[in-house]
Amino acid sequence: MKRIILIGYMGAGKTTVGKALAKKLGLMFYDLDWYIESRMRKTVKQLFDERGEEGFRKIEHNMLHEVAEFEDVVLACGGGTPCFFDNMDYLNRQGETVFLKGDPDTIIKHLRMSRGVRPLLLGKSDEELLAYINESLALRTPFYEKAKHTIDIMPMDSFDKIADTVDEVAELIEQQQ
Ligand SMILES: Nc1ncnc2c1ncn2[C@@H]1O[C@H](COP(=O)(O)OP(=O)(O)O)[C@@H](O)[C@H]1O
Ligand SMILES: O=C(O)C1=C[C@@H](OP(=O)(O)O)[C@@H](O)[C@H](O)C1
Ligand SMILES: [Mg+2]
Repeated sequence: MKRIILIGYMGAGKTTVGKALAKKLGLMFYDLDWYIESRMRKTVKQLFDERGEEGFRKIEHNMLHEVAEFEDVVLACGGGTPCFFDNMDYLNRQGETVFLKGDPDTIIKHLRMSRGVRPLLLGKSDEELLAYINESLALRTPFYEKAKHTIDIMPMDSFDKIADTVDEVAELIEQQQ
C-alpha cells in the first residue's frame, strides 16, 4: 500500500507536483483543499471569511482524518496543515511524508505564476508579502522538517521544472520499496 503525502509552504508545488506524481505512479490523487471544498461546498476563501483561520483549521483537521485514511494515494496537504494540532505526527504515522522545500525567492516566483486564491496572502504589497513569507516560513519550518523525506525544489539552473520534482519524489519512493 502506498500513501505519499506532500507538505511544504504555499506555492512549493504540492498540488501541481502531487497531481503529476499520482498520474506517473498510477495512484489516486487527493488535494486536501479541494477535498474540503467539495465536502463543505464552499471555497477555502469562503471558509476563512465565515469562520476565520481558527474555524478553517478545525475543518482542515477533521477532513485530514478522512482523506489520509485512503489507500494507494498521493495526498497534497495545504501549506498550514502540518503546523496545527498533532497533524504532523498523524501524517508521519499515515504515510511517506515528503517536504517540498524552497527558499522565499522560489516560493514567490511560484506564487506569482499561480492562479489559486490564498486568503493569508491577499491584499499584501510585494514588500509585505516577502516579510510575511520570511516570518511564517521560519515558524513553520520546524514542523515541515519532521517529514520523513525532503526534496529541494530550488532549481539547479534557471529552469525550474515540475517534471524534475515529480521524478525526484518518484525515485525517492521507489528506493523505499
Ligand atoms: N517545480 C516547479 N517548477 C515550476 N513551477 C512550479 C513548480 N512547482 C510548482 N510550480 C508552479 O507554482 C504554482 C503554485 O503551485 P501549487 O502546486 O499550487 O503549490 P502549492 O499547492 O504547494 O501551494 C503553480 O503555478 C505551479 O505551476
Ligand atoms: O499555508 C496555508 O496556511 C494555506 C495554504 C493553502 O494551500 P496551498 O499550500 O496549497 O496554497 C490553503 O490550505 C489555505 O489557503 C491556507
Ligand atoms: Mg495546493
